[in-house]
Amino acid sequence: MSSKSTSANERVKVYCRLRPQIIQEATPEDLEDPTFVTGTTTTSNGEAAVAIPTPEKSPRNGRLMFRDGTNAKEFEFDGCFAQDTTQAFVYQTVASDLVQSVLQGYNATIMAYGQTGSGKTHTMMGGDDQGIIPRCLTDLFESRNCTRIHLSYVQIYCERVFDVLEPSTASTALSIRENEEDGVFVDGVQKRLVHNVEECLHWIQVGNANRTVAATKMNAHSSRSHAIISMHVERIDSSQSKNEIVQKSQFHLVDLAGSERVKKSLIRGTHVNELKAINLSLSALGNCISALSKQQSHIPYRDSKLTRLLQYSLGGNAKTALVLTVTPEMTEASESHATLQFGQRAMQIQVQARVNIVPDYKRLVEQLQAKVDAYEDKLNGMDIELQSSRDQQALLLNQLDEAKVDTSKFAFEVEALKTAMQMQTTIIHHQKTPHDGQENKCNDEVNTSPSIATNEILEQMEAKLHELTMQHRKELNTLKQRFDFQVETHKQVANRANQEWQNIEHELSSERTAHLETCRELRESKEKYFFLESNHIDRIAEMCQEKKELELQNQAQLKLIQQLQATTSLLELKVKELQQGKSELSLSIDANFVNEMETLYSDAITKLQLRVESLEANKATKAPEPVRLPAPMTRKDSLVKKAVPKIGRVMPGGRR
Ligand SMILES: Nc1ncnc2c1ncn2[C@@H]1O[C@H](COP(=O)(O)OP(=O)(O)OP(=O)(O)O)[C@@H](O)[C@H]1O
Repeated sequence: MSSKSTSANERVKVYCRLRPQIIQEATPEDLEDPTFVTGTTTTSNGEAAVAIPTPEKSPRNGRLMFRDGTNAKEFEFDGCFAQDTTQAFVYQTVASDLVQSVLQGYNATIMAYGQTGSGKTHTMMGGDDQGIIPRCLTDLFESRNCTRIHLSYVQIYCERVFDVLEPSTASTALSIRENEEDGVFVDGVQKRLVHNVEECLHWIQVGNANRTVAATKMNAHSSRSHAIISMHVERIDSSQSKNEIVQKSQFHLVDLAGSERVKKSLIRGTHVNELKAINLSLSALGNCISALSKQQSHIPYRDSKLTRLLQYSLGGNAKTALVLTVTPEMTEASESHATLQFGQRAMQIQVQARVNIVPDYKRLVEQLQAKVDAYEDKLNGMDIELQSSRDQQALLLNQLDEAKVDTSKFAFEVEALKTAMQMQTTIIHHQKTPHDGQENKCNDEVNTSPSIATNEILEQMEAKLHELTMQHRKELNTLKQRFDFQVETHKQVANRANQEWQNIEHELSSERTAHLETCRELRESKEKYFFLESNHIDRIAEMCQEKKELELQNQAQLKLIQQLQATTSLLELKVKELQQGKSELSLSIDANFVNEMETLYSDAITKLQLRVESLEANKATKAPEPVRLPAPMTRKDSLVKKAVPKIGRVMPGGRR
């Protein structure tokens, strides 16, 4: 894509919006106060860190007053919006011109920057009362003419870029790349073709649902990531049957995550890392803005994903508007001050927005060819004209030569007549001179009359000759004048034709150079395209090969897994069988053991019982002794039970 044509050198436009005091920040006294409404300019104690003077107090637009208890400072921006400014007014001031620029082929970016909870999302998205983004979309679709629009939506979360429109890749970080045609872009991001505002809002909602937000002390729905909604606008030349793209522009709508101090936000755990990443990228943004405002040679765009992605919006080929959002709260004065200083630096950044024209080489070549053909036709026509005037000139020269010949002929005739006349005069003179007296006498009478007659004739002839000579000279003069005039005219025509020929040749040579240049560019683009295509094909082939190999590996792995699963189930069966065998074995061991023990000790028990009985019999025969109750059977059991474990413990392989 070329962007040779019209460029607009301007700077980043900076606006500041003051958020109204909101219920969350209100003191208990405020809440008890029936007159308290959102939108009050001051806090309950009457002090505001940021205040925008009313037009009566400050007729100059774009000024605001900052104070933090000890210091007071005035800031000036391209526009300042007080708490009661409507969303419609903010849109009209900040964005409506940019939408038109985008439709004319310029790139544009609108960013909201400010402390967390200061109203960035409210300004960019809004709620029931729509913010900048939905209003931009409405205007874009209302005024578009022969355009094709795609929408993409990414978030930068913890220094990683995610496509929030593609749930399957929502957890996969994307890379940022750069090329001549698209500038800096997110590689592999999904671009949805959109035909109306509703479709756009649908995709934005889908993206919002996948976006990372959290409740912090400062904001119940705080954005934990930077959100970048991009509209890719392509203007189509419908006059072409193929509907060629003739202009391409990008419109980035950026809702930055808000800066916040960890201590102040009262957040813990993973949210601390989120916050660190946010603060890191915002400070990288601040560094870039600072370097740009000082026109340093190195701008640290690569220090964060955010600055890398916004590289062209910051001092590049884009018209950029920055909306600073601040709160009136005195407790947030230092954050508001930092925001205002950030904006002040951003105001010094120059941008070079250009209309991004996609050259239609084919059409260009056709146009040039048509021009060359027309010139060639014209040249041919002039060639013919020149040739005919040359022919005419040659004809005239011929005529002139003929006339010269005639003149010399006449001159010769005149000369001949003169000679004849001289001869005649000489003869007459001789006749007049007397040779002898007689002869003279005789001839006197005879010769006097012829001499008079000859003289008369001669005089008449001389007069006639003179008249003829004069007339001829006159005719010759006229003829010569006419010829001279014609020759002069033809010379002029020839000169003019030569001049025109040279002009056309000059024009043609510059056209030819441009034509050749275009052809060279076309050839280069084609070569580049073929090179990319062949690379692409190679890469696809490689990937197919890799895929095949992976599939084979996968199949082998699957086989292995299946084999392992079969082995596992066999082993499990075996284990079950073994366990069953084991429990059966242990039951039979137990039963055997008890039986053995019973047989082992049954003699001893019988003996003991006999002994007890004999002792009891003795006792009955002897003196009466205190009655002894027979030992309960349980005792025997308990003895057995006591004995068993003891024996069990000493028996090799016994049960524990
Ligand atoms: N100009 C305003 N008028 C009315 N309410 C506002 C205005 N600005 C912000 N708010 C309200 O303030 C609260 C915080 O605003 P918002 O979520 O836009 O802040 P934020 O800067 O985007 O915060 P974070 O960076 O944490 O995402 C919201 O409830 C929002 O409706």
